[in-house]
Amino acid sequence: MVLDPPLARPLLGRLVVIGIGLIGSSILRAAGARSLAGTLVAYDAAEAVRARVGELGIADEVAATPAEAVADADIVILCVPVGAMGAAAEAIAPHLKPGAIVSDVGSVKGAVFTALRAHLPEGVHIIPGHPVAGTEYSGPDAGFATLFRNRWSILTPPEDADPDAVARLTGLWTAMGANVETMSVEHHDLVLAITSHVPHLIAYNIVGTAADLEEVTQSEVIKYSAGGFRDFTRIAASDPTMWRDVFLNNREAVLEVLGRFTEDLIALQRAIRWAEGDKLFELFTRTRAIRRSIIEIGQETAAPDFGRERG
Ligand SMILES: NC(=O)C1=CN([C@@H]2O[C@H](COP(=O)(O)OP(=O)(O)OC[C@H]3O[C@@H](n4cnc5c(N)ncnc54)[C@H](O)[C@@H]3O)[C@@H](O)[C@H]2O)C=CC1
Ligand SMILES: O=C(O)C(=O)Cc1ccc(O)cc1
Repeated sequence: MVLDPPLARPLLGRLVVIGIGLIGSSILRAAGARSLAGTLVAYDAAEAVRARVGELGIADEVAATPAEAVADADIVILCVPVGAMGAAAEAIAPHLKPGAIVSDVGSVKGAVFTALRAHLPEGVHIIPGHPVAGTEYSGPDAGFATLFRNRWSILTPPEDADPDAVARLTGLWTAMGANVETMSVEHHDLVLAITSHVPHLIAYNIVGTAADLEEVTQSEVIKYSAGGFRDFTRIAASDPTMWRDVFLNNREAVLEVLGRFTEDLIALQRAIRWAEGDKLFELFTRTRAIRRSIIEIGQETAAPDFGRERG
């Protein structure tokens, strides 16, 4: 999968990325490959990450401080764990120019918007975002330029957001290959609880249960696991800090979805106990159709191919 060719003229002057892990480094690579910004600036709180970004050569400037990074920035994208968004916003707040756009890529939107609004000054456009694209890997080496291609990037601008600022940010994501959708923070957090957060929790749980069973029974649960369990182990290898923060910051929606999930699981348990084969067959037929319709519209994640798609 390839990106479109570089632009003849950049979309903006200084694009600043704070937090250069999987997502931050993918933004730098995508924006760099297509010459989307006059100057690409990177900052990370970890000195080792800053040094690695310098070695990788994926930014024009690696700033030593948040202040240096965001001086004269046109767009700043915070790519730190959800629980660190407030601290990252606080560190850049006094150094932003009026009219700058501050966005983020956090997997939760309500708590992040609250944290950004608490720290950022009037006159700065706050437009939260979330590219619904990723892998189970972390760090600056894990990113790749095509990560966002043909994937959704959700923006959750507040109702009074400046339409021009939203359009500029939309243009940046579109140029990185993403399809942009806007929605409210509440809607985002409920939808993502169902499609991403609870599925990750289920994966963490099933892998943990299997590991515990292995210890208890001395059986070889993990060794002889078939394909389905292997898929769960990929998801359960996702970054612990990131996912701890997701669950702590989207509690309400996750608990609501988990309540419903638990009810449905108990209904399945009953169907198995009472040998209600029709119930099982009906559900499995419905879910198979859902998977097939996802593939038809080209939205399946094709996760095992991520490594091969890096560019
Ligand atoms: N990993 C994934 O698949 C996806 C992650 N996201 C979101 O993107 C964000 C970043 O995730 P990843 O790139 O996977 O994380 P990562 O763990 O690969 O990178 C995070 C980076 O942020 C830095 N950092 C932490 N606190 C900081 C601070 N206060 N100031 C500056 N740098 C700081 C860390 O040193 C680290 O280099 C998270 O909010 C996550 O919810 C969104 C879509 C997909
Ligand atoms: O690796 C996977 O399958 C993912 O689900 C990646 C992912 C993780 C977190 C997000 O907020 C969005 C995408």
